[in-house]
Amino acid sequence: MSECTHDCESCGQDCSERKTSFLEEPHRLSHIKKVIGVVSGKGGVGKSSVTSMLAVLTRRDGFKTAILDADVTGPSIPKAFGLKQKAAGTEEGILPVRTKTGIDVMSINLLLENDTDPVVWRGPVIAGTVKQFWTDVIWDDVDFMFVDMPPGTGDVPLTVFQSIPVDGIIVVTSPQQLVSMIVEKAVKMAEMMNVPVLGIVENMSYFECPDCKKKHAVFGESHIEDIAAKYGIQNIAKLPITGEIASACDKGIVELLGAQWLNEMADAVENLL
Ligand SMILES: Nc1ncnc2c1ncn2[C@@H]1O[C@H](COP(=O)(O)OP(=O)(O)OP(=O)(O)O)[C@@H](O)[C@H]1O
Repeated sequence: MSECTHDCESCGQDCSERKTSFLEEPHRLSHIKKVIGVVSGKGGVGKSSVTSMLAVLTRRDGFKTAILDADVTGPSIPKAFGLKQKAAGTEEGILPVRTKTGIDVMSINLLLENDTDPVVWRGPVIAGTVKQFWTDVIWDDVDFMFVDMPPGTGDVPLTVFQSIPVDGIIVVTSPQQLVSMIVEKAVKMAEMMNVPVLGIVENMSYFECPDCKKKHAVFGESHIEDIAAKYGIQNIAKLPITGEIASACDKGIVELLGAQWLNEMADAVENLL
C-alpha cells in the first residue's frame, strides 16, 4: 500500500504485510504463568475490590500473585492494599511494590508524585502505559497475574487483550437491568478476542439483614444466572453489599478480609494451572 503507516493496530486494511499478532513479550526477567483479566461493562461496580480479593485469596493458598492495575485514570489498587511507598527502578526496569502478604503490584499511582494527580492523557498514551506495565516491569516469578481493567470495551481493554496473553477473564457486574445489558457487551468482547470467561461475579447482589438474616435485593432481582446460562459460563459468585468490603478497601486492609464469597471463583482461577 502506498499510504502505509506501518501501524496495523489503527488500520483496518487486510494487506499482505498485515501483522496478525500484537502480543508483546514481557520483561526478560518476568516469568508469568497465567494472566486473568478482571473486567466490567460499567464503572463503579466493584471490579477493583473483586480483583484485590481474588489476589488475596490465591496468595493465601500459597500462590505467587500479582496485580497489574490497568485502570490508569482511576487506579484503586494501591489504596485497597494501603501501599504508601513509590515504585523504584533499576537499570533493567521498574520494580513492582510488594504488599504486606507478598502480592506484587504495579499501578500508575505508584509512579505519580501525588496520589491525587489526575492522569489527563490521550487514549494511546494510556494504552502505551499499560503495555509498559507488562514489558518494562520486572515481575519475576508469578503464578497468577490479575489485570484490573478499566471499565467498558474501549481502547485500553482492547490493547490489553491484544498485547497481553490473557488466559481468562472474570466479569464483575451489579444486579441492575442496565448493567446486565452492558455486561453482555464485555462478555461478547471476550468472545471476539477468543478469551474464555472463567466466571461472573455479581457484586452488591443483596443486603443481608444483620438481625433476621433475610436477604434483600436492594438493586433488584439478579439476572446473573440467565446471562451465565446464555453464554455457557460455569462459575457464578454473589457478593453482598457490606460495610466489611467498603471499609477494608477504603482503609487499605483488604488483605485482612475473609472474602469467603469468592472462594470458588479463586478455585476456578487456580484450576488454570
Ligand atoms: N460489595 C460491596 N459492598 C459495599 N461496598 C462495596 C462493595 N463492593 C465495592 N464497594 C465499594 O464501592 C466502591 C467502588 O468499588 P471499586 O473501586 O472496587 O469499583 P470499580 O468497579 O473498580 O470502579 P471503577 O473501575 O469505575 O473505578 C469502593 O469504595 C468499594 O469499597
